[in-house]
Amino acid sequence: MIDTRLPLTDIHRHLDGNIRAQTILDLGRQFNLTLPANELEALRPHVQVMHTEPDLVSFLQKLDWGVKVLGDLDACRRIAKENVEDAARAGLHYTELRFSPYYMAMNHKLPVAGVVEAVIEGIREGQQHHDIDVRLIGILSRTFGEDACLQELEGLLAHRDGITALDLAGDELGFPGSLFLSHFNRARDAGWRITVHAGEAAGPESIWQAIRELGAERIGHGVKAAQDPQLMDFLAKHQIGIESCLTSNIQTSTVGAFEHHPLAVFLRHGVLASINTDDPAVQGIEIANEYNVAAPAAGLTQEEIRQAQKNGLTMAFLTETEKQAIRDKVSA
Ligand SMILES: O=c1[nH]cnc2c1ncn2[C@@H]1O[C@H](CO)[C@@H](O)[C@H]1O
Ligand SMILES: [Zn+2]
Repeated sequence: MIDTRLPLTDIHRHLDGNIRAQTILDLGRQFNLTLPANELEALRPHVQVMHTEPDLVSFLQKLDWGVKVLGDLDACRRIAKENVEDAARAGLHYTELRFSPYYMAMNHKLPVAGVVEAVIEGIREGQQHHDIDVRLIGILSRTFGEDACLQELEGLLAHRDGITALDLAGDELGFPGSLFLSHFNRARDAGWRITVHAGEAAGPESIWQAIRELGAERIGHGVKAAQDPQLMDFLAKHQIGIESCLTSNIQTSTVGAFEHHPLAVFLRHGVLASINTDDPAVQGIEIANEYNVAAPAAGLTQEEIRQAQKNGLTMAFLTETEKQAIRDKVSA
């Protein structure tokens, strides 16, 4: 259960994996696109995971219709604004929304830097109507290769002050982190924080690589860390946070069943791990489900769930003063 006296955070939430099905219909109509269905319930199986997918790449295909309808920069602004509304309605006090501007831009050949600017504006508009703290994480979509990621990085750097951190997402098995060393060197030079999707489709070596070579301070998913005792000790000792996404890991077949998920093992080992959604609209879940259904199913006790909730803000890419201001606001 969620402890209502503590800040509720979601620090692993893809903005472009959380486009409302109704908005996909609206934008499809607006831009005269042929969608696989013209009615909400018929569209749903094309844009939402209905059953467990066989692997990560199959899961990721469910995000594709959401970005195919982004016909102009106003559409990007709209979905960013709606993401703030959705996060506030989900009861979040703080969220880090991540997005891949190249992935959002590619179908309609939008300017990548323009997409970044539109997302920043949409977030700002959303925050005018909702009392929620939001930071943005830029994603390099590894699936499209090093050159596309370079364009993506340039687009993000054009608006570097509106971006807090850099992430690497997409096909982890097909595109290892070692391809992106120079990208992440530049990100660190820009003063950004670093988180990397690692140990989801690939093994613990991918997590070591993200930490040692890309400079990751946090790891997205990190499921495979549980296979490597030295890595578990390292994560705990250096307080490298694991952004766990329980339902996502089931839906991608990364973990066979909730009871086998390593989140409880992480917490019992002193690893800083938190509970997050990943791609809420695509998954058909929200943060409450992860706390109330998924976490107990993964064997966490109520005290462990509370610890994971606290860890969310501890792991946030904020200063200590900013974190304390959020704690004070919630407990007031
Ligand atoms: O669970 C995940 N693992 C790896 N990559 C992901 C996941 N969810 C979304 N993306 C990737 O993030 C970008 C959009 O934000 C896309 O590259 C999408 O494939
Ligand atoms: Zn993710």
